[in-house]
Amino acid sequence: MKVFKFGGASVKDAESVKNVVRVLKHEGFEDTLIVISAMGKMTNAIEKIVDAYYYKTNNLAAQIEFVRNFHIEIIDNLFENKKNVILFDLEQLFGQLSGFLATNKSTDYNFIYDQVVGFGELLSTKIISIYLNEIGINNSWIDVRDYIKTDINYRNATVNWEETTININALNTNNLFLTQGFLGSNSKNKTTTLGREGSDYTAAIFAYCLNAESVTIWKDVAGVLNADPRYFEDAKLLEQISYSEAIEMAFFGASVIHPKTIKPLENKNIPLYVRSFYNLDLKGTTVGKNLNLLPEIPCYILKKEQILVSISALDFSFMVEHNLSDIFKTLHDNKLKVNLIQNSALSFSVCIEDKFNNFETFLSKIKLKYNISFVNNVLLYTIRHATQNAIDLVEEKGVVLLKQTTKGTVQLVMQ
Ligand SMILES: Nc1ncnc2c1ncn2[C@@H]1O[C@H](COP(=O)(O)OP(=O)(O)O)[C@@H](O)[C@H]1O
Ligand SMILES: N[C@@H](CC(=O)OP(=O)(O)O)C(=O)O
Repeated sequence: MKVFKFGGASVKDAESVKNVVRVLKHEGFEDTLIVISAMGKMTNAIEKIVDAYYYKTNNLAAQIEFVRNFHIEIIDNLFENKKNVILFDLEQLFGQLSGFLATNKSTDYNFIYDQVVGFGELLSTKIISIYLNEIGINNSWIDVRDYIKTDINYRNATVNWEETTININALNTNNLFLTQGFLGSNSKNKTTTLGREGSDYTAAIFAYCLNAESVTIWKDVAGVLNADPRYFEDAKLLEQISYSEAIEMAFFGASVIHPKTIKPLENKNIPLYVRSFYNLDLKGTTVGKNLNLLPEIPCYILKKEQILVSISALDFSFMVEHNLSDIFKTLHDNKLKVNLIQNSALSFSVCIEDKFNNFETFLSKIKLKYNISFVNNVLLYTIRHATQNAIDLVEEKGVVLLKQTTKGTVQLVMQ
């Protein structure tokens, strides 16, 4: 069995969905499981529904209408027959969404987020499944929440591998299956999500449990490049990289692969192909065990919206183990992700990411015991396989606030 993953960019409009059909016909789709994300930037749009509801702004109805109209336009451009079937399913899903918003009693933002945001994937997979059936590509739509079981950590749920493996093994694998990325459910059967952009990880979870022969992630780029082409001119295709290289790149922020994707694949030695959904003649990137980086060139990774924090003791004493463990606990408690650490006798600097808007709480706690200063909205560049030329190229981009070198990897915090 093989696993394909189509992300938002590959299903952003009716033409793109037709292109998915071209990919399937070109590659073959027997004994395949397809994971699909929300269409285009719909997850961002649905996040606005969550915020409008949670913060009681007056644009909730408009935000819902925007998402509904986006999907209706795709349906209009995609379907010739069966339009009523899919419109019925769409209205059912919007009915479930309105029902949840009308009856919800919880004040937990993360819980509400997960119950609402998953409608993007439910809508996209319903539309595409019915469309594929209509044009003769018979497939079974499955609800991923019946298969991937997680804990209750809403917005960043951890997979319960034991239950998930049992559920997925029950699939009859001789079919073409189509399911949602990014979602799971917990023991209370409430929807959970695996973290933004988590559909790559969903593909890897299915591949692991099914002992798949491969996973292919279809992208709007030729494969994994040595830099994000949006920020680096002349980014080059990496033809092959090892699992470890892919993990390092994803960890440091190469948004082309979700960081959690590699481990399940590495554990079962399942190759990952990252390929262009535009140009099917290209081989793309192969990620596998012990593959040498090819070509061996510096790789640049940019993480935006970082906060550079510097912490020192109030009484000029050393920053040693007990202070550090106290600071790390506070970081962890506030779900702040640490991307770089630098320590001196008197101060401790970290570059962090505040995905869950907890920095103010962290600040108020740390201020009670330490001096703290910070610079908001800085950039973190990581250069793997760094050369002096590569470092110069990045340093030209702004003011360096902090620089750290470890074994061929250079990190620069810049403003
Ligand atoms: N190292 C990289 N190689 C290739 N693409 C990258 C890299 N880093 C960032 N990207 C960006 O990732 C985008 C594809 O990922 P994404 O937009 O998340 O796709 P999807 O949502 O369709 O899965 C590319 O268009 C590119 O701008
Ligand atoms: N739709 C979700 C999950 C995902 O993985 O999307 P994409 O494949 O488009 O990055 C998100 O945007 O976070």
